[in-house]
Amino acid sequence: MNPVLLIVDDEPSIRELIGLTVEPLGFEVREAGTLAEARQALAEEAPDLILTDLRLPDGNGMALVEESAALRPAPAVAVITAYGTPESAVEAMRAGAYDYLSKPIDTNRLRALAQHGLRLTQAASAEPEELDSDLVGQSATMDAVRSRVARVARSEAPVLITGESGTGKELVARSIHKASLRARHPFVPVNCAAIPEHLIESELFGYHKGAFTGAATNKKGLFQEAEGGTLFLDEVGDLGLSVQANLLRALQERAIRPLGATREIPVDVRILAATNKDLEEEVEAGRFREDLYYRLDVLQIHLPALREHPEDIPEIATALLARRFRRRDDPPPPILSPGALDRLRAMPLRGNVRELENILERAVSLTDGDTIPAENVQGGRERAASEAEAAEEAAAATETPMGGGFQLDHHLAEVERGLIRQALEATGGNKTAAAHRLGVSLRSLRYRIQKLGME
Ligand SMILES: Nc1ncnc2c1ncn2[C@@H]1O[C@H](COP(=O)(O)OP(=O)(O)OP(=O)(O)O)[C@@H](O)[C@H]1O
Repeated sequence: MNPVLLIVDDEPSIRELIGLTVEPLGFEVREAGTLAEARQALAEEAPDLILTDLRLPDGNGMALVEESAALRPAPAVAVITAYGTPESAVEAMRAGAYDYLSKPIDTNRLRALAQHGLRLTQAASAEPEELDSDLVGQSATMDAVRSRVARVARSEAPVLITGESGTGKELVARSIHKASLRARHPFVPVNCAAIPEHLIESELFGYHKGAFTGAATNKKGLFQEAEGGTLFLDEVGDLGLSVQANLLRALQERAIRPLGATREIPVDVRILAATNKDLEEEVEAGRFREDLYYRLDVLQIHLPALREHPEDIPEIATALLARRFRRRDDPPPPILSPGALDRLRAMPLRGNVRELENILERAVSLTDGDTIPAENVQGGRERAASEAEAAEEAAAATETPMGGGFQLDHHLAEVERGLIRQALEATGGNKTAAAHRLGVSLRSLRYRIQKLGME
């Protein structure tokens, strides 16, 4: 059976253009010129896809967006907006439309949008799948985050992910991508705060040969790298005002212009953005464009701080340990003793899951057996104290009478040998773990072992 597309528009010429474009794709087309006719059509037959104008003679097409969400199976709905009315597109996507098409209609976009919509409807009517995500935690809060991820994955609209540093914003962005129809295409994360301001334009949009001194060839930007997939703008609040203007244009036009290029290049990329700043405040202070904020903040996901769902700490900690020891030749991950868990729960963990990860990392490097004891779980203060103690011990160990025949290099080599031997013994000869304990890279440890003739 062919998929059915219902076109709702009062202009016969638009209905005709849409029909002519989608029929060759295999759609059967039904037409409605008013809201009343659309409701009638919906009562007679459930379409797979609805494409509706917002301004209809007897009302607003938004009503159809809302009503069709209640249908089972729910058809995917996209809206047609008049030129230059971004607000209506944003409103419709907030109400549940998966995408929008602006007039004048670009038939290539229309084809892609229709096919995407059909796949969404088909995916929704298939057996509901478990969300494939690394987001762990059985609390009601984390449950809500996961169902929100599954919901927004069905849309093409930008999502603004907010939450304190280390709460899992990037993980959420990856999960949205994985659960979306874009999953087979690239997920490209960009940390906007880490790229110097003068480079960010060329990083995002690319450049053409000769655009500036040193531009010897054409270079694709991250937008193009993400073609068909998702671009994740982390720390979006740190973007400078000039690149914000170009980003806004890219979002509106779905096209980018590489530096030095004369023409725009269409891009099919979904934008996800994250921030730990209050963007509303940034807008008020004049550091963030209000129109861009409005465009990025179509759908939202807020991540709670870890202290707001402490009941998830044991499960998240266990998952983090399992992740660290997941390679085939890894030993099984150590278990947290009850005392270690109590200690974790009692910590403020202001750096959220990332801080938990760091604490566990250190606990693992301090632990020899298969259970992590409480004393190896060290927050900032304990860590500083034990590091100071270690430094003192090291200093004491090097207190050597000097004079008669003393050679500094020889002595240091002995100390180094001793420390490496200790680390290797403590880790059962595992060089990776030993390197970690010593705070050097594996390469550097191998080099030192060789240099000191320890093999
Ligand atoms: N609910 C969770 N379950 C399992 N792992 C998690 C969870 N939340 C976060 N993590 C892990 O914690 C670490 C930090 O998460 P992530 O990088 O996504 O945070 P972020 O909010 O983007 O941080 P930042 O603001 O510093 O960029 C990652 O290793 C991530 O996989």
